[in-house]
Amino acid sequence: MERSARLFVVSGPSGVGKGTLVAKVRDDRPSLGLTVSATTRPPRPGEADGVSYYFMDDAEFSRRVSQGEFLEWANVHGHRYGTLVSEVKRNLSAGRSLILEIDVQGGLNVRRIHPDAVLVFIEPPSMEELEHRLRGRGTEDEASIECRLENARREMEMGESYDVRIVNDDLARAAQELERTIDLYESNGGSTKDVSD
Ligand SMILES: Nc1nc2c(ncn2[C@@H]2O[C@H](COP(=O)(O)OP(=O)(O)O)[C@@H](O)[C@H]2O)c(=O)[nH]1
Ligand SMILES: Nc1ncnc2c1ncn2[C@@H]1O[C@H](COP(=O)(O)OP(=O)(O)O)[C@@H](O)[C@H]1O
Repeated sequence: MERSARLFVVSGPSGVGKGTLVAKVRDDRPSLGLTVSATTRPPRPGEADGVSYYFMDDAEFSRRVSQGEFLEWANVHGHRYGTLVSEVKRNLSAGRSLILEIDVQGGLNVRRIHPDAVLVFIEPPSMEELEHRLRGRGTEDEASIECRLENARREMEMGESYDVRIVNDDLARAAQELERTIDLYESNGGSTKDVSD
């Protein structure tokens, strides 16, 4: 069957399991591209520069904003995060579909630039389970956890305008649903135009 490369956006509240889900889907489909975003958030233990994110200070981030290096960027949980045009180009020019794991503001901005992008929102089974996962991950201090939970409700509301919603209850099931979504949109036509257009 004819397939076309598509741009997928994956968003959802902090701790819902976006990173875990996307990593699982990429294990099954190594050809799927994933961009590395830039951020002013400090690295967590074990996060390497250029792998999880390109970590940079505010001045460097501002310099890149003014040089037009970002496809989109947003303030999330008190730090700036942005998708580099170069990262998107690198993947789409290789003719492969790409996942942007970005927040809801970024997702809606990408939709304005690429109307054929597919926006996928990951929902928690419940707010209690979301808090449980966020605390269980053990990467955030209390203030950062509170901030993320406070933002979660607004993100869930904004996620209502996404094309597809997937509940991350059982990881294997949710990953299967995400893979089916990718298959469906890749095979029903409508190529994602190159960002250089
Ligand atoms: N708009 C935008 N959001 C991003 C980008 N990269 C990451 N994010 C989002 O920033 C938020 C915080 O990410 P992170 O600090 O890794 O924390 P986590 O969500 O708790 O794992 C998440 O919603 C990410 O999806 C980006 O390039 N642009
Ligand atoms: N379906 C699931 N069931 C139970 N725990 C999960 C599930 N998906 C992810 N987790 C766990 O929840 C925590 C947050 O996941 P993570 O991928 O870091 O979230 P996000 O990237 O959305 O912030 C991690 O400890 C992860 O192992």
